[in-house]
Amino acid sequence: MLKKFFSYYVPYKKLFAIDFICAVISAILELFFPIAVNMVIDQILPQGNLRHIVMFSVLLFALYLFNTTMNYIVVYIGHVFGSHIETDMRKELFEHFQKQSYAYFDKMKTGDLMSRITTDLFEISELAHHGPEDVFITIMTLVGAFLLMLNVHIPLALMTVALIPILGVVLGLFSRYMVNINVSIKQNLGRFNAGIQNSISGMRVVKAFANESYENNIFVDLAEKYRLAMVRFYNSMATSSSFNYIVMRLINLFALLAGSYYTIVGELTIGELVGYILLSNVFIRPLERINAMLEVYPKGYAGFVRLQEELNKEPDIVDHPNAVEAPKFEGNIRYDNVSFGYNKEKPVLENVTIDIKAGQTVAFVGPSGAGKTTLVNLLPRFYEITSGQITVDGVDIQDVTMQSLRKQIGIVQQDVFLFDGTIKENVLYGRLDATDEEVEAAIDSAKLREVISNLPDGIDTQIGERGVSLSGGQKQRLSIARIFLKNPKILILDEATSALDTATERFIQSSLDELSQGRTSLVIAHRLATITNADRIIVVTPEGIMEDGTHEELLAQNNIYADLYRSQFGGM
Ligand SMILES: Nc1ncnc2c1ncn2[C@@H]1O[C@H](COP(=O)(O)OP(=O)(O)OP(=O)(O)O)[C@@H](O)[C@H]1O
Repeated sequence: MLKKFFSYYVPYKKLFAIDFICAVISAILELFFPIAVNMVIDQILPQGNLRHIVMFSVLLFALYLFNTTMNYIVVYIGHVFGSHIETDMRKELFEHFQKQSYAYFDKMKTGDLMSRITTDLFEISELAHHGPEDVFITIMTLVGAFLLMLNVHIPLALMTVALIPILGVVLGLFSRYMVNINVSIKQNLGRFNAGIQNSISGMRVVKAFANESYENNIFVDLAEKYRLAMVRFYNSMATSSSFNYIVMRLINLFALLAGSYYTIVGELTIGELVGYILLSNVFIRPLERINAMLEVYPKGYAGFVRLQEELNKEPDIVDHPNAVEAPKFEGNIRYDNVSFGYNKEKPVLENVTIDIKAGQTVAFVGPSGAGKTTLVNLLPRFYEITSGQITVDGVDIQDVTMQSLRKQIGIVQQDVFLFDGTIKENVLYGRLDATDEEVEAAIDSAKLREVISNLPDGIDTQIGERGVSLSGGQKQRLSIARIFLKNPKILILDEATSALDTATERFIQSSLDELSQGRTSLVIAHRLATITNADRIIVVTPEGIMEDGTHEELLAQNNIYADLYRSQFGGM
């Protein structure tokens, strides 16, 4: 863990070295001040020469100024260094998220992921830039001050430090306890963020059901759990800080008492006594630092443990080692004895075999929950099949890179996700390097022109989060424009028009028909009117594929499809 932690330092070793060296210089200068006071009282003051004292003070002032500069560098460069490490970890974590499969996002909660990539990382960076510096300076100051104290009076110094081991043991125990509390705070924060995200993104549903107070209760409960975890943390912090305080004051008091005794018996001068008391102050300052570390260290460490746990999760779907760039597809698709289940105990698809010729439009119909969406989601490898094989033009989809496979598949779903941005940016998402002319052509093909001409900023109109300012039909047209631009050889239309009214559906359907030209299309539909012209209709049921044929053939079979058709259109 430690090795991994320090590997993040390597690219910024120069910044770290500057920060570290300045912090060390600053700590050494702190050690010098008690000695200076000792010198003034014992050597310069008895001379009675004010000029010497003024000159000495000027020298001290110059040192203070120098130390101020050191402090500035430590605070500024230290944080710059920390921000680099934080950003590197953030990039790594985001890349890690991007590599994950659908199954990962099925399990994870957005709010939790957000808190991992924001708060956790900030706290790790605090640890990264304070940690080594604090540990080193604490040890150096403790040892330095102790040596100087020994130089003043050996028995006194030994007695003073005797109190330290007790403090060390107690702080060590506290530190472990606080790491555990912090892991629990982070879990609570993750749940808290996930709850807020859930509630805010579903605010329209909340309002529609007038369930504000219900949501409020959930929020208050989560917020309270988070607060209680923090209270436990602050309680232990306050205990350790108070304990620290009393030990520090004891050391001070002890230095004053025992030091006064040795002064009275003539073993110390007044200057040495004052210098010693100041030194004991320098000596206990690192203990204050340890106390501050007790806040930063457990938070950062707990965050780092969580980060590593996350980064160590291997994505469950990856490119095979020998995967190659997929050739340009013609669009012949074959599912060969394919089985799949979201969990091992409950298979959704078993031994499914389907052969689809390039250019065909194949519709999947059947009862809800039968596995139609699951079936088509296996083609772009959103989920990995448990057995069997899926090929496109005879090439196993597992032998090509996911990027090159997915670039040749276009998906239009019922639930359109649009990004906060302009219409143009959302269309461009289909192919980021497309020219303006290509974007315009895609807009025309998707019959989006009329929508745009009525918008204040045309193609540059902001559409809001998830395209909130567009109607359902307009959103769907935009999503179709995206696919026209992408121009894939294979199309998946998953209930693309189900959410629309009949007039809009007919309008969008004509775009989809145009989109399907020259491509292999897998269409999932509940409204059978939209698929009667399909080259083939496949009936998927929980028991598997039960029928496969044209509309007329399946009607003639007078079985499941015919029943479905009759239930939608009445008797025949
Ligand atoms: N991400 C998921 N994780 C776990 N189970 C899932 C997931 N998605 C679907 N399922 C389950 O898999 C089965 C098939 O679901 P699927 O969405 O493929 O059915 P469908 O035929 O497309 O249904 P519909 O017509 O209602 O969209 C269902 O039992 C469903 O509960």
